[in-house]
Amino acid sequence: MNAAVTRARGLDASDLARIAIFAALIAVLGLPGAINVGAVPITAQTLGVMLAGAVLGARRGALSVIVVLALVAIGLPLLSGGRGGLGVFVAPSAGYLIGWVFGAFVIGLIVRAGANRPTWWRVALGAVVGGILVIYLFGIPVQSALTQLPLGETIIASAVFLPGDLIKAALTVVITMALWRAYPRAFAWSTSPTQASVNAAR
Ligand SMILES: O=C(O)CCCC[C@@H]1SC[C@@H]2NC(=O)N[C@@H]21
Repeated sequence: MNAAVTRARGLDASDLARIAIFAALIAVLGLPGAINVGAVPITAQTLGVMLAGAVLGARRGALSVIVVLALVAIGLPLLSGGRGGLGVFVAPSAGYLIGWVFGAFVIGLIVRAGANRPTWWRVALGAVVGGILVIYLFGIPVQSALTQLPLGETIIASAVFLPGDLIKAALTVVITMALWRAYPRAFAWSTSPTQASVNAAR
């Protein structure tokens, strides 16, 4: 795709590179495998989803998740445990996968709202609302429908994800703020940060 076409769609070559890097990060976080606790696994990949939204912003963050899901759909084994193919989209964890897209989007919205640089509390709020609540909002009803476990029981069962997801949200804050200090240009959505604004985040 040439520069003129990507610019016309609002994405330049550096955006595409960022999206590809975060898609790769999400995929790499699947390599350690999953902890199987029932129909839906505990996976580190949600850390990548949270980071994509916080660093790339809503649209680009969601796009990086869509890239991963598209590659999974055509059969690449990029989900934890080396899973891929269309079957994962009709499995009990399918709703969570769709939730990743909206979760990354919401994190980006919250981190960016009214700000041109990340602050730790916005990243924390974004990670909890987008990276946990929004993803659960999509995931739990689909899990309930496909496992035929009543919604209330599925909600209770999904509490097993919370400790790990809260740790991932905390890691998202630490990594995002460290990246902002070390390499603010990574943040696709921030206006060219001055050293003063970087220092203010220290
Ligand atoms: O690999 C898949 O098929 C999707 C896994 C979805 C896992 C969900 S995302 C939210 C919650 N946190 C986890 O660690 N696991 C579940």
